[in-house]
Amino acid sequence: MIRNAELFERACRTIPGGVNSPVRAFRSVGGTPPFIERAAGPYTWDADKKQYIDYVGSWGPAILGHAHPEVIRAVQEAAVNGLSFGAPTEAEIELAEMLVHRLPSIEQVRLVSSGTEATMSAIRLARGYTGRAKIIKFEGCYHGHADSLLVKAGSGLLTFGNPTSAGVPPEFTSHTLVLDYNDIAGVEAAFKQYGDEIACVIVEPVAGNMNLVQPVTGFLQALRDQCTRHGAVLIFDEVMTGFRVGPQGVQGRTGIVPDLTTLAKVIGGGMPIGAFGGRRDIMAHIAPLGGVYQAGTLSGNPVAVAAGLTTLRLLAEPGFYEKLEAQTGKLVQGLRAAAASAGVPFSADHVGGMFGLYFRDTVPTTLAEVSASDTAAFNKFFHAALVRGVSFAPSAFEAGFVSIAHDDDVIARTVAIAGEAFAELNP
Ligand SMILES: NCC(=O)CCC(=O)O
Repeated sequence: MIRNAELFERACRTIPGGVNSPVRAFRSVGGTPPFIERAAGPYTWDADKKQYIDYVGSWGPAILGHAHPEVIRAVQEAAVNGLSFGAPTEAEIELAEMLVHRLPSIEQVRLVSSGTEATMSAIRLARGYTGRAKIIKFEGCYHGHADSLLVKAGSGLLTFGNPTSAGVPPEFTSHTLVLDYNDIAGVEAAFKQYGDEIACVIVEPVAGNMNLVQPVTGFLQALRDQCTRHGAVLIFDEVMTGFRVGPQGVQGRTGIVPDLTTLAKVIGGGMPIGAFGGRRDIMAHIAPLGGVYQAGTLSGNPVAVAAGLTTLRLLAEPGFYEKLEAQTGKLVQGLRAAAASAGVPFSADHVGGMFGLYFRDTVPTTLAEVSASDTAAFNKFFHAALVRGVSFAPSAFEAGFVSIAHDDDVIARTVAIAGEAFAELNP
């Protein structure tokens, strides 16, 4: 860890906290984050040449494994033709067509450069379309770092104990109603009180920013029903779950159709991209057609689009999601068994290529249950795995990600290492 430690110290001099995104800083688990030099398949290597089996996957995009040769080639080929034009391209039409073709709820789509841009644009659009101000979000869900969404949020805000960000005037969030995830009665009560003032509900249809929390039976349907009844827009934030939990995201798994969907991560194959799309009559309100303004110098960036197109093509290969789900299932099963034989209270869950690890006896369905898990045990386990060469997300409040490159051997080695890490908890 010599070179890593030097780099971290150097980074901290010029970059706040030494990182360009807070969740990378190991703030809750302690210690020095590895500085990554390169990555390939299921592995990353740090500045001290140490290899890790990686379950962060760049926080979701690396579904094919890192540096997939075909994606790298597509990026190289696109780059020689110019990095950015600020003008339309044929490739961006292809990506839009592919998204519209693959996700039946999306009739039109606009490309942006990040998940944050996608969610903040979708909310502005929902407000412009309905002429209403209030939005509903759920505690522990994270929808990027736009002002109105930084209330009781998940991800780094939850991890570091400041779920509502400073720097956001209360007036900016006075229209944000925050409800409990999976609380159907709470949703019905909010619509009963404010029904004709609610522009939209935005939800992670499988939550991945408060660890992994699945929707209980009826929750997403209740959101759909209430939005339909009261003329509000239902936004599925599938930035994390899109093309990750299945070929059509959570909407494909559940059959529940949102009005708008936000995407990012996997659709850029590791390059910066985001997208929001949905019903044509709603999308028609965006400039230059309508009065809701939304724009971006790098939107539809040709290099990012090339990476995204190639990634999405590879995901369409027969059996891809069956294999991804099977590998993730093997990991979760193996970890459960390893914890049981070490006598550590532990549970785990997965949806497609996303998983949650919980230092408690049962899989949680609420943020309160996630928060009541043994985070000290998680931190100890995390470091015991990391020193042995397995890199999980550095927080008890984040989901993990498996790629198609995590083959049986990689999973078996992970489970063996996890067994040693669990044993450290119960010496
Ligand atoms: N759950 C965390 C993310 O998905 C985003 C990563 C970041 O904030 O850097």
